[in-house]
Amino acid sequence: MDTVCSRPAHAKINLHLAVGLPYPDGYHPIQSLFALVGLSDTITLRWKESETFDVQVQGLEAYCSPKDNTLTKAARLWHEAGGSTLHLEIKCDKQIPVKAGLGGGSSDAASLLAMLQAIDSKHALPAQVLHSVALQVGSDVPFFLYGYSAALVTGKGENVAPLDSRPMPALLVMPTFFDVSTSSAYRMLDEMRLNQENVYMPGIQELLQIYEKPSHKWRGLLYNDFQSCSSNGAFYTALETVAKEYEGFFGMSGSGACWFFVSEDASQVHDVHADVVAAFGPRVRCWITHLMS
Ligand SMILES: C[C@@](CO)(OP(=O)(O)O)[C@H](O)COP(=O)(O)OP(=O)(O)OC[C@H]1O[C@@H](n2ccc(N)nc2=O)[C@H](O)[C@@H]1O
Ligand SMILES: Nc1ncnc2c1ncn2[C@@H]1O[C@H](COP(=O)(O)OP(=O)(O)O)[C@@H](O)[C@H]1O
Repeated sequence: MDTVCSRPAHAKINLHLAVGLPYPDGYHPIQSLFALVGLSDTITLRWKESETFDVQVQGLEAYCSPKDNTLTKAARLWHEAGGSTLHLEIKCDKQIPVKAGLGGGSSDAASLLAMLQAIDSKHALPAQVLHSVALQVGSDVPFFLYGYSAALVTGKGENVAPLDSRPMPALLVMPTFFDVSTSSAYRMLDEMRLNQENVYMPGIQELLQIYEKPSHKWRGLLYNDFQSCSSNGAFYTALETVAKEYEGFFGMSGSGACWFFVSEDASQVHDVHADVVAAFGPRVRCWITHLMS
């Protein structure tokens, strides 16, 4: 008989994202403040006992081939590491915009891994093996797997240290006329820094002290290295012209394309939202959400 369970997969924003020069394998060291937001996909898992392992995924056909979606990848790697032979039918109700820098694909994978660990305890992976499976699916997956509302993430994404959450209202703004591929964003950053021998990053203690301040004081202190090399800089400048009149913090999330505004004061978030809708109309999709506690 089939058994079913379901679980949300929340998006994240990067309140701060400093990127170093590439490691020899081409990946980059990051220093990032991650925060979970309320916007989420829903992953539904139906499973039954079987003699062989099998996985089918619905809901991601519009975005990538079945073998390339993060749910299939996560399920296969989990099976290879632990030997489970379940038959899995997975449905993703996609709400998080794709190629947005909100980590939707990574969060979907982490949510599935957490469910698989719970439903088949006989084949559940030890923590270290699970961490390595998560990292093979994607650099952001360990953050989502730990389930912290906020974290300092370093290395390629494998070092995840929990932070006190800073729950507050948030506005997400996604352009409808462009999106961003993570690998090309890293490539563009490298091209811009071809002759650079090192890259500035704040010290960790300094960063954590900044994070404790009210959000409007993050301005000019927290930043995103990808924003400086975005080929759509004019779009973010136009958003910032609107946002800087209000009390809060704003920036691009991850490698883009989504932009956010956060403030302890909900009225500031609503006012920025109204101004953005008036100025950008159908060129953006907006969500009013919150940084999670
Ligand atoms: C930039 C960040 C910031 O949170 O997120 P997004 O904007 O994608 O959400 C992450 O570093 C993205 O993590 P993720 O999206 O999981 O990346 P992966 O699938 O592992 O890698 C996609 C590609 O990005 C590059 N990559 C990724 C992570 C990293 N630390 N260095 C890299 O150079 C590699 O070229 C890799 O081929
Ligand atoms: N579960 C998934 N959800 C969204 N995109 C996925 C998923 N699995 C694979 N992808 C592929 O990964 C790419 C980027 O994924 P996404 O997580 O939305 O972006 P980002 O890295 O900007 O946070 C998409 O172009 C899509 O082809």
